[in-house]
Amino acid sequence: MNEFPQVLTIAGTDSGGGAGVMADLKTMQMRHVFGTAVVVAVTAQNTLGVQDFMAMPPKLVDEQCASLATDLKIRACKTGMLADAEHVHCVVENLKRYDFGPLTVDPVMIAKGGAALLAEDAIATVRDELVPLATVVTPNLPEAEKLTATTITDQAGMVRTGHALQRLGAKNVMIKGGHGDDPAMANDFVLLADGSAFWLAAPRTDTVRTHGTGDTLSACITAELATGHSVADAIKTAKAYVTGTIQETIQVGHGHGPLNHWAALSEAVTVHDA
Ligand SMILES: Nc1ncnc2c1ncn2[C@@H]1O[C@H](COP(=O)(O)OP(=O)(O)O)[C@@H](O)[C@H]1O
Ligand SMILES: Cc1ncc(COP(=O)(O)OP(=O)(O)O)c(N)n1
Repeated sequence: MNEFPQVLTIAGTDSGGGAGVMADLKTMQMRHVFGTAVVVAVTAQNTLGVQDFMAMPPKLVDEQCASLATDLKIRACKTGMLADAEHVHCVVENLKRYDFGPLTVDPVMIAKGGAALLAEDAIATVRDELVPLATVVTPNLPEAEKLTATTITDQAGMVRTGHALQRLGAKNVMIKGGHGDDPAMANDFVLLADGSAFWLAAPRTDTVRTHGTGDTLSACITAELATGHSVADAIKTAKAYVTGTIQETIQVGHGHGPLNHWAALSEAVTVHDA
């Protein structure tokens, strides 16, 4: 019997089921890989926001990683909410200790409702210790600005910042344009390890139900890498998947609702040379 591809998310939970570990596992299931999770923090969260959170003792993060490494064969891994510098460092040590395959770093900082999911003084630890380990780093616009101490005002700024993130050590970079001000399009910039670059363009859906977009995208990249796809193809599939989950709306909760993880890949995404 062939070994079934096993993948890992190292992140925080979302009691509301829309983001974090919950979104990651739903995405992995839909992309036909076996999802596992190392929980770094537990949030009390719903579609209205993050009410509270607590980080796990670092020793328990170590133990979760050891449990997986001594039994499963993890083929690809992602990181999400890591809470503070101590936990970022702890995760980095585990990523160096064990072979969890290609790493997608979603440098989660602030939830859409405004709650800080990463302490401000941990941004430097993410930049200096975690980003250099990344096969792919997937910041949104504010995260890319914080990691590179720049301001992005247009597409040229996204390109410049992509190169700056590569200089920090990330092999491949995807800067997500969901927070951009184009009312018609949600365009992401991709810079690959070989220096080639492209844009992924999708129509912007006019909806408040975008909770967990970044998690879903990075979990899908992780799943695709685990099943042997190239970084470029993994990123394209992930964009098509997240676009579909936004377009095929479901009604859950009273605020920023979750995505529809049952959605099909959207055919509305186009690829353009950068
Ligand atoms: N309203 C929307 N319509 C279509 N695509 C969107 C929309 N909002 C975000 N996206 C896409 O979802 C993905 C996640 O982006 P973004 O929301 O910027 O990340 P994050 O959730 O980390 O803040 C990107 O591919 C982005 O272009
Ligand atoms: C536990 C947890 N992790 C990550 C996030 C942020 O998720 P994201 O995909 O960036 O979506 P929004 O928070 O922006 O809706 C989270 N909220 N909780």
